[in-house]
Amino acid sequence: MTAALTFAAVSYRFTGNPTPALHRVSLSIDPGRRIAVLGRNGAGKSTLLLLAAGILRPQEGQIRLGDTPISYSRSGLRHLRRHVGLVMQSPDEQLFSASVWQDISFGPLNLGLSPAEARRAVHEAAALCDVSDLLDRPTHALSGGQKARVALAGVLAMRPQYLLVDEATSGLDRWARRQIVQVFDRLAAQGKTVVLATHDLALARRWADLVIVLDAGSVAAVGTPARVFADETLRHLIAPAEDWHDDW
Ligand SMILES: Nc1ncnc2c1ncn2[C@@H]1O[C@H](COP(=O)(O)OP(=O)(O)OP(=O)(O)O)[C@@H](O)[C@H]1O
Repeated sequence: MTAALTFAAVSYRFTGNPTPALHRVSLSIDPGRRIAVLGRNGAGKSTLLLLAAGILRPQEGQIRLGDTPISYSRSGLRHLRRHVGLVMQSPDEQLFSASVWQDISFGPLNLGLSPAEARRAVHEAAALCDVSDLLDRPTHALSGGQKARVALAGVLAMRPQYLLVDEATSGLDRWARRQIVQVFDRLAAQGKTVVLATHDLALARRWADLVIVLDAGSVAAVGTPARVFADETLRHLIAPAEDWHDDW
């Protein structure tokens, strides 16, 4: 059984910004869940994911994997990376190698896997993300949906138990969005924890089993999509009324 990822009264403020991006956030991300993190622009969704992945470090409070606080030493972060993978908002920020193969293999090789193990991990992740036929392609020649799935494969090749994804479906057409959601379904079926920070309300409603609502850096609610979406006050915190259409 994998350990929960727990935030205990975590605060973070960006340099030069007087308002904290997150303020005393406490929550537990339990293994095997499908979680959507919702909230308006600037609510703190990306900051939450960056902290969970160890890219930002709390200025107050603590983040734990199981009972163990995250260690920000080089080896501590390497350990965290084996458990928690983050896919950033724009695949272009994540893809930096010349070919898809190089890009997906970077993570596992960097973690110290042998070339043979890394090769296995690349094939496994590529199959999971439906990009096996793209492995020889240059990354710059991919479509938006392909880039998104290659970026996902690059993180999954490190075989994290937790997959955190920032705005997985933004800018994708309906077909590309379906394909990426299928990958999340496969991961969930494998018992992995998937955490999506998203403005895609239809995705949250149909796909998530738990919704975390952030409002101005604080947790406004944690609950099932049915409960959260039935609450007028929470709906208002998540998005303006005109965004509540279902374009699944
Ligand atoms: N690099 C930065 N420097 C200063 N302030 C920042 C920085 N990044 C984020 N912030 C601020 O931190 C707060 C939380 O931002 P964050 O990006 O986490 O929100 P978000 O919910 O992900 O928003 P969005 O939906 O627009 O992506 C906002 O007030 C934002 O302006």
